Amino acid sequence: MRARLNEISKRFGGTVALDELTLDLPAGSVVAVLGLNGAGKSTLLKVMAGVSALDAGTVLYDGEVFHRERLDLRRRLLFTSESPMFFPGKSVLRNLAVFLEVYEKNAAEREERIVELLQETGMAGLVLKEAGTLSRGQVWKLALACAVAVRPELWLVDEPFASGMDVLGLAAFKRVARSLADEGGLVIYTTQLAEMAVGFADYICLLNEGRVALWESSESVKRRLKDEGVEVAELFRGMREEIP
Ligand SMILES: Nc1ncnc2c1ncn2[C@@H]1O[C@H](COP(=O)(O)OP(=O)(O)OP(=O)(O)O)[C@@H](O)[C@H]1O
Repeated sequence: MRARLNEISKRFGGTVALDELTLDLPAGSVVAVLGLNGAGKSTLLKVMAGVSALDAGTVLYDGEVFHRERLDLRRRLLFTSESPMFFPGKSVLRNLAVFLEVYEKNAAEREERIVELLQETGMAGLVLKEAGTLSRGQVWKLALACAVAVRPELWLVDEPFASGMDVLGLAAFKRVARSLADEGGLVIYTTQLAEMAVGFADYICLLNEGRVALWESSESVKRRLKDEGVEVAELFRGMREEIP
């Protein structure tokens, strides 16, 4: 799925979180969104998920205007927030079943991939455990399993690398994100870890005060780092005005 953000704005009282932001996000890619605290990263994901309403501008998915009432478009995307949504009173397995139901996906078709993800992340033994008793990292692994169950065309993920997931979970996140992108999906995740972003993304999007300060392929960023011997932190400190 491709996305276009057309002069989108979002205010909270006197605070401008997104400021007439315009961006084209190509299908089949993983995009890392970086920016200082308060730059607008989480707000961007929330408005793209329909969790938060826009004040102005439009979000288009595959050319269609998105709004909260477009349930058909909402079923094509999955938002994994910093504290992923789950049903605490239900088992891990039942949580997965609810996601499959809500997204109207066929359980039989997804079974193998879900089991593979649960095994890969060390969650296979926890399927009957009440989700409310899981650790923070385990909740995130459940969220990864939900992503595998849903296989969204647009996956919005808030701070996966600050999730508390162990090496198994982080490797699984990367594998799932890459496989969704390989199938033409779009994965957008936020992070503060610039080195990680350059190592795992097709594009780097740097936000500054609710606007795009930099949009560049991570290959190109990598080249600049190699050729110019620039430190990653230094590169991101010099926020260039470069809006696609
Ligand atoms: N519900 C809210 N009410 C008031 N202000 C808000 C709300 N949500 C976000 N903001 C403000 O909007 C701006 C952008 O916030 P946002 O959470 O999108 O930033 P961020 O880039 O994700 O930050 P961080 O790196 O700290 O997570 C900030 O100035 C924040 O204080």
